[in-house]
Amino acid sequence: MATESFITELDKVFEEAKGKKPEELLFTYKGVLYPTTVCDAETLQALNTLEVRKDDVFLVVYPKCGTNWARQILNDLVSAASKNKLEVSPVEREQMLEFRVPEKFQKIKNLPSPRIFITHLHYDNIPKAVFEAKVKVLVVFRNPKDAAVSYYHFYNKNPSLPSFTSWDEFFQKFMSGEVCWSSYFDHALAWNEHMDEENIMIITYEEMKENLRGEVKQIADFLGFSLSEEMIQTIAENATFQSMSNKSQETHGKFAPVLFRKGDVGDWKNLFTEAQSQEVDAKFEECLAGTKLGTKLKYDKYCKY
Ligand SMILES: Nc1ncnc2c1ncn2[C@@H]1O[C@H](COP(=O)(O)OS(=O)(=O)O)[C@@H](OP(=O)(O)O)[C@H]1O
Repeated sequence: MATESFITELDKVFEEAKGKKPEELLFTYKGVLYPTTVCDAETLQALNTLEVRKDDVFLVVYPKCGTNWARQILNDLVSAASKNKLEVSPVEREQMLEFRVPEKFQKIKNLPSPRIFITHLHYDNIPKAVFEAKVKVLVVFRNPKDAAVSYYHFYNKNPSLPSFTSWDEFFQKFMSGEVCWSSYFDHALAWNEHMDEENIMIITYEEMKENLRGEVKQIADFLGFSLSEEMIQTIAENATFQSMSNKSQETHGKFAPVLFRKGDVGDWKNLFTEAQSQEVDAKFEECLAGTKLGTKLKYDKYCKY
């Protein structure tokens, strides 16, 4: 039932987008682009009034870096850790933080604990109360080249976003940060400053690809969940790209082929020119090389030929 209503919401977004002209699909709030089909200025402004609970869990991911992947893992972990105590399904305890939802703040107040908030917002735009209350924040990053390619395909497949006529055109927008939720590099720089805080855990898409079971276990430990090895294994098996994309029609309806594309590391090599690759290398060198997050991204392994 809960999944059905989630799919109904996604379908509505598709329908609403079809009736809009390209220039009506985006708006800017405090210098950042957002899609009009799911966000509005009123909701973004009202986020500052969010009443945070100590046991809330936040999942923060720059677009296309593994939001839906980590979302499923989190939901499964919460579900497993709360088994027998759960009266509602995981989907009924989660909320996309910045999305416009009817009666949003009333709905949020009524969500049972532990609530899961998912967001693409920049660190600075996440309500301060989240950090003051020291709730658990899981952050997922992905190498910038694959994130850019995934974002390009998403723009072109998703009716809620304007299409680009070429990869080259999108690449320039990605590099200048003129994409929804703004610059990848600004997001990474901001999180790099907070990597050592005990309530924050940063993982990468590539680490999840390398050792999914190990990452699921680390997330469980971070959340303070003590689960059997078998349970961790089952959650990891259900979170492979194969397994999630096989079920995606059920879980995401029409949005499935838009969200579950390739799920690979290194797809950037199919689109990047040598010059574009060097441009990202230079940007990475300028802002992230030698930083803790920069090192965690294993740039040389995943972003060099
Ligand atoms: N289980 C699993 N394993 C590996 N990869 C996965 C998985 N689930 C989703 N994906 C890939 O993640 C990309 C979508 O990222 P997001 O979920 O962050 O997209 S969104 O910002 O919420 O629209 C998108 O990447 P690309 O395939 O490169 O486009 C998805 O295919």
